[in-house]
Amino acid sequence: MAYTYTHSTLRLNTPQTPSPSLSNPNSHPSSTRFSFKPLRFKGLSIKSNKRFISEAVKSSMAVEVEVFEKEALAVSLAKYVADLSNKFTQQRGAFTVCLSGGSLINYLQKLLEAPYVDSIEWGKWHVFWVDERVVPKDHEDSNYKLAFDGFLSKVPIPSGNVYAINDALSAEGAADDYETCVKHLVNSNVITSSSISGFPKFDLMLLGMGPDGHVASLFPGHPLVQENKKWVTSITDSPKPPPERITFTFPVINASAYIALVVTGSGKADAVHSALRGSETADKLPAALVSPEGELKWFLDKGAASKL
Ligand SMILES: O=C(O)[C@H](O)[C@@H](O)[C@H](O)[C@H](O)COP(=O)(O)O
Repeated sequence: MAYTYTHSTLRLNTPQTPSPSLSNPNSHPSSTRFSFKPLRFKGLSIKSNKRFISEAVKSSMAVEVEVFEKEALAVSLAKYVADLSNKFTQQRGAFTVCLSGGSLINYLQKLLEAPYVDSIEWGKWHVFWVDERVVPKDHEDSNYKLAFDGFLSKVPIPSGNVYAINDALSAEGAADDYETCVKHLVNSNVITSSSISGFPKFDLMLLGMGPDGHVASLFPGHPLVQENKKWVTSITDSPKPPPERITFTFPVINASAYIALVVTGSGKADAVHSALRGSETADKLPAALVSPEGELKWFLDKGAASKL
């Protein structure tokens, strides 16, 4: 397989071309890592470049962008998820993970293989959905069905730790019900709380992004993007079908300890560019509003990164 990318860790306050002179021999051989500080971000962490550690210390949010060759994205994502699973299961005996719909589930397939399938403490996972379509759980549009068929049915996560929506309810009812479920789990310390905002703090959110820059079911220009009180809300006019969905709100998304944004394909290159390099003053895409208390990492393929 031929690839032309070199390993680079760059500080990119203004658009630059990755420089081979900053090559980092410790990087993954099939990826290019950009750790940078677009102006709108509060800070950055560049783990592999000590010159910028002082900024990382001052920073409250770390952003990393890594561009992968095809197969390497899934390999790296599996290691990233497995490492966080180890960290949280050891620290507090539980790992709270939020899944998205769309192509994300396909990129988790390496977790079903050695060494991860046998080494991960699946019994300590608690699985949620960042957003869900309000359809029966056996419907082709269901994010639960997508995740169950492609991932959850293949690992020994206790069924009681998989928190699907109540598909017998309306969108509004399902959102309220899901919020109540999350509240119980916060009260029983399965989910932690943000000491900063008081919103539930999930260990890991795995997000996709649409070509329009939406994340979860938070779409550009939709009033739900501004929701700042509810934990879970409903939408009945989603521009992406099906129209009825529930979704975590931005305060919940941004309370997370870790967020991975997994985005592939050249059809998303404009939105990736806008989210990572867009102007401070223009209306931001939902993807540009992902700004967790903890660390954010973008996993991109070369198509999605082609306009950076
Ligand atoms: O239920 C949904 O529709 C998703 O949760 C949605 O937010 C998805 O993650 C993005 O649209 C990206 O989807 P793709 O990766 O398939 O483009």
